[in-house]
Amino acid sequence: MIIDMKEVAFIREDEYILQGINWRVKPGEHWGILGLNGSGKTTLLNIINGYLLPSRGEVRILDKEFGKFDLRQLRKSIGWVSSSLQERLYVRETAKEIVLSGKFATIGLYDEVDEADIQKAVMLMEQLDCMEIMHKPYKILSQGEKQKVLIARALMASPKLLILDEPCTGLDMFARQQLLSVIEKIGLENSSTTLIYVTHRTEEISPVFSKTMLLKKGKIHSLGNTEEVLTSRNLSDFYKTPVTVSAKNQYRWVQIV
Ligand SMILES: Nc1ncnc2c1ncn2[C@@H]1O[C@H](COP(=O)(O)OP(=O)(O)OP(=O)(O)O)[C@@H](O)[C@H]1O
Repeated sequence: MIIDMKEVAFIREDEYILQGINWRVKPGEHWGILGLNGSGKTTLLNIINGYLLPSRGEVRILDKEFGKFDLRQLRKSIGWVSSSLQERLYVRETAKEIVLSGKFATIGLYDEVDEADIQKAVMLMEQLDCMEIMHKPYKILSQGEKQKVLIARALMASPKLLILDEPCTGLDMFARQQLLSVIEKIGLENSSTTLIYVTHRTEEISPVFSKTMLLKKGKIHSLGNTEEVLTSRNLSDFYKTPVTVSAKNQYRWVQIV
């Protein structure tokens, strides 16, 4: 099992930030998590990475029970890409150096790399459509290019779980479409990496995400097969507003009725 949560709750200042989370992610599944601002998405991700401990419940990540193993070791098997990571790093390095540094899951390229690492980095950059920017300094890249480089960097460590936390924030519609299609490709081609895609927009949950969880006010509203979860009826209930869902190019767009 990749993720196994039972009755997980997270409480701060006498308030439930997460409550009654029962969630299992099996190998080979890719999940979308959809929730509005403040629904608890970031808290849930912090629990998966072991940055926060749940107040109640059981958490097993990659078949390891919380509190009984070395978290640093676990984090090497989990990639986490978020737009807030983008600006924290990398003043001088090129895109290629940043991808390579993912091997060590360190900020900066301090350790030795060998020919096989370089080949892997180039292969990933090809997969992510980054060949033209490989030798450019990271800091001059556009937001969409930076996101792709950070995804390639995360994949360098061959993670069992890759969390994509609102990766399309700040992208124009073309960059967004391009990023969504490379993410789709990664999901289809890297069968040993489970993807979790966190967003507040249904149209970003591309077909490769066969499972979806709707998170609302810290509770799971519904979860299951994406085509059964992202329906007009279920989303109208989720938003407490009548909406219709229309599918276009296999993406789902929501409109308020
Ligand atoms: N340590 C904390 N103490 C008190 N309240 C907290 C704490 N961490 C989170 N919260 C609250 O819990 C709620 C959920 O926060 P969280 O950041 O998990 O939501 P989110 O779904 O990621 O939101 P967004 O999409 O806006 O990033 C928010 O109302 C937030 O203010």
